Amino acid sequence: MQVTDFYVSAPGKAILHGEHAVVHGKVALAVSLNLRTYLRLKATTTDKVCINLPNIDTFLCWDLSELSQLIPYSFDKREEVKLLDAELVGRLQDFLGVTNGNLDTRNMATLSFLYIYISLFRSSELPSLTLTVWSELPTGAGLGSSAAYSVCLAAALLCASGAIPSPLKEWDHTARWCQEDLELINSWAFQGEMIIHGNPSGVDNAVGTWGGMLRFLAGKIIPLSRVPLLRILLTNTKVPRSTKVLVARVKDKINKFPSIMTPVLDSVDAVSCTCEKVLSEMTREPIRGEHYNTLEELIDINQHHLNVMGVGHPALDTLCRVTLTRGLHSKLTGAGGGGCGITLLRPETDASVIQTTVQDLKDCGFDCWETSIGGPGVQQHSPLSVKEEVLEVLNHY
Ligand SMILES: Nc1ncnc2c1ncn2[C@@H]1O[C@H](COP(=O)(O)OP(=O)(O)O)[C@@H](O)[C@H]1O
Ligand SMILES: C[C@@](O)(CCOP(=O)(O)O)CC(=O)O
Ligand SMILES: [Mg+2]
Repeated sequence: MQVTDFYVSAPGKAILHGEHAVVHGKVALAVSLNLRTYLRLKATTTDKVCINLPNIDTFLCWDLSELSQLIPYSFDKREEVKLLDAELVGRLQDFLGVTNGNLDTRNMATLSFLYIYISLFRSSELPSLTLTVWSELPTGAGLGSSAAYSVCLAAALLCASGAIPSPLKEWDHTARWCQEDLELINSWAFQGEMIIHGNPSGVDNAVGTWGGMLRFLAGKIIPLSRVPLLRILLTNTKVPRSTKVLVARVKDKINKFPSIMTPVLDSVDAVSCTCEKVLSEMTREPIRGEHYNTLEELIDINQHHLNVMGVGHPALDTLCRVTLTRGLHSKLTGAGGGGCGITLLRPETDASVIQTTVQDLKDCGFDCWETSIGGPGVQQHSPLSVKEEVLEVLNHY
């Protein structure tokens, strides 16, 4: 055990274009949000491992002796962390009483923690520790809370195991890891996402790890360093949904209608590529109304495609309709089926129009706020750099 008490955080994300299609090898454009998940890891001497997850009302403790029984016999030091260890997943599911792989919110979060914890420490002794996670992100709403959670778990547990160093120096408030360490964090976060999503593309954990805006294609991550400042309204319809279920639904549809769905996925790919081109133009030449007109048309096209994929929802239709009456264009973001949508704000959009739109959406029972994008990726914090209200929650347990 290298680190005794420390804090990490990772951002949520909004997908501009390419959700679902990205799972099937198409391009996605995603951006980090300034809403983060925070984790505190504390080394203890209780011979127990405890997790406190107040966002999902989950507080659990296990004896180390219980957990060490779960370490698979066939231990191999796995350099390749792209696949889940099926034996360990099976043992953990039995241990948690999960039947038919049916994972609810709590079980998903617990299973991904235990999986990463046991995998990282199984060659040495399992350490006693208490881990507390608190997020500013709505859980299960399309803003990548699962990835931010998995990235925090991976960073904290890799650090605690000594696989990566603690980057924070005495005089720092926040610090980030080097590229090689970030890649390791990202690959373990992907394992957490595999448990929560079933078949994730990896775009969400990449944004949680690196932050900023990026283009993602089949595991290849290209940071987009020159992007125009976009103003975005985020709306949470508050309709609950599960990414795992929606990703599986799209896969079934593709299997059932391959010749119909393949062109849809190709078209979404083209939407992402066209959007990337427009964004890049906007950094090289004076921004014109036409740029925004194109961005808006792309949003509308993609929203229709997502409806064709079967991941729309009447509440998301309401969002699109209400914002369009004010001349603003919206699409779902993330897995859809409810959850959140994004609305593009034009630079000339009057503050009063934004205000009335927000009020209209609130009147529909939605949460709605203007967000700033491009927050930093995973980082370690000194307690001083954690917001007081977050620190209070993390230190409460
Ligand atoms: N702060 C958190 N504490 C505990 N578990 C979390 C937290 N945030 C996310 N999770 C896990 O991630 C799941 C939500 O993931 P998902 O359905 O992919 O939605 P999204 O990633 O869009 O928020 C939750 O059910 C829970 O298991
Ligand atoms: C639908 C998908 O493209 C994004 C899911 O994002 P979220 O979990 O709804 O935040 C799935 C994925 O890329 O793994
Ligand atoms: Mg998710």
